[in-house]
Amino acid sequence: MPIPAAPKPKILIPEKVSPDGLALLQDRFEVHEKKGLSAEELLNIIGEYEALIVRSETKVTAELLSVAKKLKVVARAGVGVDNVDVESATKHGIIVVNSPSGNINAAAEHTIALLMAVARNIGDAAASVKDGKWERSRLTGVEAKGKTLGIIGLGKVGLTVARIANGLGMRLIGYDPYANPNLTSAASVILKNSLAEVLKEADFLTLHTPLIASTKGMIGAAELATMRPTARILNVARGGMIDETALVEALDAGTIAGAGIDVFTSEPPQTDSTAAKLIAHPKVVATPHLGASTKEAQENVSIDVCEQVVSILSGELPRSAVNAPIILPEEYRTLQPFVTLLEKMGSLYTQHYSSHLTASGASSKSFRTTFDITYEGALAELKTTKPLFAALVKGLLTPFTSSDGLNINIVNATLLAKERGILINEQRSRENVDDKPYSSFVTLRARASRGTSQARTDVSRSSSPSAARSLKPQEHEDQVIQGFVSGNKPFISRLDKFKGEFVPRGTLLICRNFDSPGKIGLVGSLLGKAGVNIRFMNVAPLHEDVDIDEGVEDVDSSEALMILGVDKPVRQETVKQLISEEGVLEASVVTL
Ligand SMILES: NC(=O)C1=CN([C@@H]2O[C@H](COP(=O)(O)OP(=O)(O)OC[C@H]3O[C@@H](n4cnc5c(N)ncnc54)[C@H](O)[C@@H]3O)[C@@H](O)[C@H]2O)C=CC1
Ligand SMILES: O=C(O)C(=O)COP(=O)(O)O
Repeated sequence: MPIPAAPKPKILIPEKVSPDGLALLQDRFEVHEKKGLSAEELLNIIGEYEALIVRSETKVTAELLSVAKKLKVVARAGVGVDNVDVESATKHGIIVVNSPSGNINAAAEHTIALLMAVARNIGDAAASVKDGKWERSRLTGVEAKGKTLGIIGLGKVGLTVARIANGLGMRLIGYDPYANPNLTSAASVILKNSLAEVLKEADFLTLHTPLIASTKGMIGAAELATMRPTARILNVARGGMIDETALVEALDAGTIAGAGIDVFTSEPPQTDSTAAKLIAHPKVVATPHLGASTKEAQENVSIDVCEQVVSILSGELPRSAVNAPIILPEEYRTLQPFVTLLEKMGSLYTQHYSSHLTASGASSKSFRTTFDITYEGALAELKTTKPLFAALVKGLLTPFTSSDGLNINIVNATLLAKERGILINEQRSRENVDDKPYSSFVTLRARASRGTSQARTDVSRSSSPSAARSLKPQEHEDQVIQGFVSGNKPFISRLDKFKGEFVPRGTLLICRNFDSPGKIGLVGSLLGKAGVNIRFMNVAPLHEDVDIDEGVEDVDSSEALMILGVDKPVRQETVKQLISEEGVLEASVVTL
């Protein structure tokens, strides 16, 4: 009978997002574009979806996220994430990504469009001439050239505005406590020490900060009162940063000459609200949040976030996560295969040490919670190892938690490890690895805690006298997994006391045995009877460091580890049968 195809993960898009990015999703995912959903309708259906792609209209609240049990990613097809409860997403392990630069040019050009429209009364003039009037002297404007433009927030949009305005011959001043002085001076902006200094000099004032606690209401009645009566204000950032009531009053009183506003405290504004009064004001040119609404910007942001959704749903790192460690693109390329390696090492550790059966037939419980992770070679030079750390935690915890559906990812892994009492010390070794066949490698060492009760079980039924010797409780020994990356592919190079290279992928049967003739045939025939095909096999001898490093005196030098890649899960009875065979000491099945 043909095996039914696994259902495709579902993606919900409740707003208009450009089809250019969506084309990347259609084949692999079930994409539902549902515009105009009410908050309640969204709450009712969000539980089915693994990804949610929004713009600025959808409110991604704590309540919504708490019922979004399958959700892995909220993708904001734009810059501002003030409509997403990022803190709540982090708690739930949901990654929030955005497109940090896809629409900045559009936003900057729109700012300049509003600046010109306000300077030359374009809105008023267009309405007047359509109305059949010809009011040339009433509609006389001012020039931008030679005027002072005050820019609050010198990030991506603010600096782009500066560059264009410089071309218009404007004098540029700005305030941003975190501005990069090299970038601002390259854009000809004179940095001021306070908002107040900018306000009193500006002929045009433009805001380009995010809406956060410190910028909410930053331009109120008091600030407007310090500005020139001929000054004009532009806001293409976020409503809420300007007190709308105070602005209407200043325009009415003639203490501010005009305003170009694209964003409002509530969108769309309620009839009779202050925002509606602002829109209707004759000295205001208003647009309905059009800053990012160009064909080009919408293509950019759509492709940007859809690519990231594909990455996340495929278990890879996104480029621009808002609530995860920030990685530079070149670091990202270096880190990605190691992220996979670390996750595999963690998962191998948990599955191998928590599930292996010993020759006594009992499942041993030697899983530990204190680890040292050592990065050697080029990896030791990395600026950040945060994604590697998080990937290890994910690998360690996922085998324990996947059944209850807990979503572990780079966002919440650290917190979850702490909650579960897992302690990981990160170390960098600067030792020369020139003699090694690879430039970086990683060692995971679960430290032995003396006096622990988590000993491996004795052999009571082992038929070999030396088995009893080698299966003495090993709580005094460290458990070690070592790995490296070659050709972008992760490899394990050491497991416990044994060295042997294998690819940590698929289902593996790991079997410790005496290195005596016939073992390979024995395992092969048992698996064959169980209908399991062997894909590859690797025999790992004892690692050369064992005696020296770990003070292991009792190991039988004829022990070896067999690692078999198999085509399907091996049943527990088969594993039990295997360890009851003479000379087979221990076996575990892991799926990586
Ligand atoms: N209307 C629209 O359609 C669009 C609006 N936007 C909005 O534009 C804003 C800016 O976006 P980007 O330039 O990409 O962000 P960005 O993060 O590159 O720059 C923001 C800058 O504001 C500065 N800042 C923060 N607090 C400040 C304060 N209290 N005083 C002065 N400066 C402060 C930061 O240091 C940073 O340099 C965001 O709010 C974004 O949502 C962006 C694109 C389109
Ligand atoms: O990117 C931003 O911050 C914007 O404000 C753009 O909003 P929009 O995607 O056009 O609803």
